[in-house]
Amino acid sequence: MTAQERIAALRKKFLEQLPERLERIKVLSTQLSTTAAAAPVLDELHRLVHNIKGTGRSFGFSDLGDVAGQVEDLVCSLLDSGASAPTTDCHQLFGQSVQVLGLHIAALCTTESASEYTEHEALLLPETCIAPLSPKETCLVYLCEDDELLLQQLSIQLGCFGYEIHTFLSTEALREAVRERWPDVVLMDIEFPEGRSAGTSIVQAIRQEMGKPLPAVFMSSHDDIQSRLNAVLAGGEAYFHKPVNVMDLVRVMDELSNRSQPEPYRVLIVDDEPGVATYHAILLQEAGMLTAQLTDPAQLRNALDDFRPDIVLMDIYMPGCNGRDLAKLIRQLPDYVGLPIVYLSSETDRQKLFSAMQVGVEGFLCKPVVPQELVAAVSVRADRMRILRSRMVRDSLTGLLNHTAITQFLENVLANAERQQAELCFTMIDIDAFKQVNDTYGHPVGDQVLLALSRLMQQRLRGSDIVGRYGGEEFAIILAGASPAMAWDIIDELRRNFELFKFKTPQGTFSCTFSAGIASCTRHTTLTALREAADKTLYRAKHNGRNQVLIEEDAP
Ligand SMILES: Nc1nc2c(ncn2[C@@H]2O[C@H](COP(=O)(O)OP(=O)(O)OP(=O)(O)O)[C@@H](O)[C@H]2O)c(=O)[nH]1
Repeated sequence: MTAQERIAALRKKFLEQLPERLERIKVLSTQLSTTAAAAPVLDELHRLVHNIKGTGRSFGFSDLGDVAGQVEDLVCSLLDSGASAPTTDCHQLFGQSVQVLGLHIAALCTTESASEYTEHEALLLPETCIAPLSPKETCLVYLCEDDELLLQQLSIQLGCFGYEIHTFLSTEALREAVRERWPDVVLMDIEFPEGRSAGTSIVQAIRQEMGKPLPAVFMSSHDDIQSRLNAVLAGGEAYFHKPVNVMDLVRVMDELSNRSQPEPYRVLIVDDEPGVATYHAILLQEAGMLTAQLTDPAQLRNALDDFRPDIVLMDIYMPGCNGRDLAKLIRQLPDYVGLPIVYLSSETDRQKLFSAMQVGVEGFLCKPVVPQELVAAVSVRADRMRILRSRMVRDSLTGLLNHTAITQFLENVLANAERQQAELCFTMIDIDAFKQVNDTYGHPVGDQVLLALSRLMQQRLRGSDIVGRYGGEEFAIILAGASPAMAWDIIDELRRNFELFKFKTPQGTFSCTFSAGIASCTRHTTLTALREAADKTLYRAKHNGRNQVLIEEDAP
């Protein structure tokens, strides 16, 4: 089924359910005149008409939304006045408005049942929002920097990440090269001998000369607002204050050159109206995102833990609790204090919105939301969440999981493996004689070796394998579902690849090796025991002469 057909089916279902909802509204409005405790009746009425308003508008029935909105206003005024039982006048007025709603629904069900979904294209995303771009194989980077040492160092480090790097010591040389061949990204220093802002000026000049924007990333030793503003005015996509963190550069350059294929954003939609939740889910899925829907707030904690969303879209009015309470609950869970929450509701009362936002909610989208706006609002927040999360769990030099994160992962996968009686191997890797590399070639060259091994591991290991930087020159790999023999094959191939790497430095060319120890969960069921076993096996591999991979049971 296409997205258009799925949305048409949801729309049809909503129409079919309207008479039933109307009946319930009528029953409740009769109860209003007889009951002494009007509050629970009014609460349910409010939810019913509020949902018809919001869902109706979301599915393109704006008149129905308006009529339901008028009934909602009446319910709200009764709720706000705290009336235990409405007066006869109030009740009459309310009855009339329900009647108008009934007439509207009857007319809509007759006229709309014959109409086709093609009339409702506004409910869909435009084509341009849908097609995900395919990642590029190579990426041509022009690196322009007048500090020759830094130029060389960055060039080697970025080279480890598979970029085709061309280096330029002057802005004029860069200009010439751009005329010859257009790059995917320009990585640009700002201050050159000809001026404090020569870098931004040249990018602007190239843009004007060539008539198209040059994807530029600036780096500078200046961190003042004027320098940053100049970079923005020159069309800079990012600005890094020196010393530059290579992993941050790589992340931005991968995005700019469309080389990275990021994991789809994960969006949790909490809404008691399954139809409208599914409609929003379809729009987000069409834009390449993963969605989970939750209609029962009681399942919220499980949904957060299992689905691990990057953002939560939340309705405000739900049975049993409201969005404000749920948002507050999320904020009180230490793991989710930073999780973006956005209300998606048809509430327009500013006072109520303000109160709902006060619990630490990032934003508000009004139903009916324009499809592109929904996608844009979700993407921008989910992206920021990803960056923040990545800073917390990733090592800043290599971009691999840090010690805390890999330990956490190991704990989870170990528990999973035990539950499912599955195999799992934990491997510790340590670069051989690394101190000597640092002592001979300097710390920056040592960093390049760490980067190269990290990159190799990311490229060669399976998506299901988890890699982390355990400490200085120590790495950890979790191979879920692998027997010790399978793990050995994988790690030993990595070892053979790594020793082929040639590191070129002004002091000469050298290569490096590593040693590894593998331990299996079939012998050790606790985190500590597994780690210790891998560590001891690694120590034996070192003791045995280095540049080798040992499985625990092989160890002499
Ligand atoms: N360049 C660089 N060096 C680091 C980093 N973290 C730790 N190191 C260095 O890694 C070296 C580790 O040395 P040792 O533990 O003595 O071991 P080794 O020289 O690798 O010898 P074996 O492990 O016995 O083969 C030390 O010199 C640390 O300074 C880092 O982030 N960058």
